[in-house]
Amino acid sequence: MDLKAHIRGIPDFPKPGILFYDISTLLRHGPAWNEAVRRMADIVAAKKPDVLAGIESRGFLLAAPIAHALGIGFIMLRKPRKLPGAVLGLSYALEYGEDRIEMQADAVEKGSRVVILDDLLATGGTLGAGINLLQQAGADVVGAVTLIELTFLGGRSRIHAPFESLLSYDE
Ligand SMILES: O=P(O)(O)OC[C@H]1O[C@H](OP(=O)(O)OP(=O)(O)O)[C@H](O)[C@@H]1O
Ligand SMILES: Nc1ncnc2[nH]cnc12
Repeated sequence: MDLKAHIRGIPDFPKPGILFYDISTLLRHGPAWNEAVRRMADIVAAKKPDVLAGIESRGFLLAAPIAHALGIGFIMLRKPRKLPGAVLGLSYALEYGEDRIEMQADAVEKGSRVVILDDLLATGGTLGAGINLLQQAGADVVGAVTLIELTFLGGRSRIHAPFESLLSYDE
């Protein structure tokens, strides 16, 4: 199945000059969402993770079904002030703004094998911050996987873990 045929590019969203890769059309097509999850799950399974981490909010839509399919646990990396209890946090730059990501300080066991997932790699700020956060918490980040990679933004240079994406766009 051609998964790219289910992803549309919307110009000038959320700011002028940004071409937004919209996965809503993939998510609302059952067989396409299923195929994306299945193909990402194969990549993830090969890394033999103990647990998966997903990034709010579009990342959850891929990471949670993959964790469920593999029968392993799921950790939420969330936008600020959403998680109760002690949290670890990091701020980072986005392609179109600034954001912060947080996780619960006790979410991972020291040395556990974690694969982190998101829908899309752009500048790599989000995924890079997620990896740093998991490492601070004591995780062994054995992989980082996204559905989409915008190669022209060079985000891979900020990803200090073995990285794979299913689909890449060079413009
Ligand atoms: O590689 P980067 O430049 O960091 O950009 C990629 C991130 O940007 C988007 O999230 P967004 O903050 O728009 O939030 P959403 O998932 O809640 O829509 C996307 O889902 C990634 O998490
Ligand atoms: N161009 C883009 N399209 C969709 N999501 C994004 N997140 C960061 N950049 C993006």
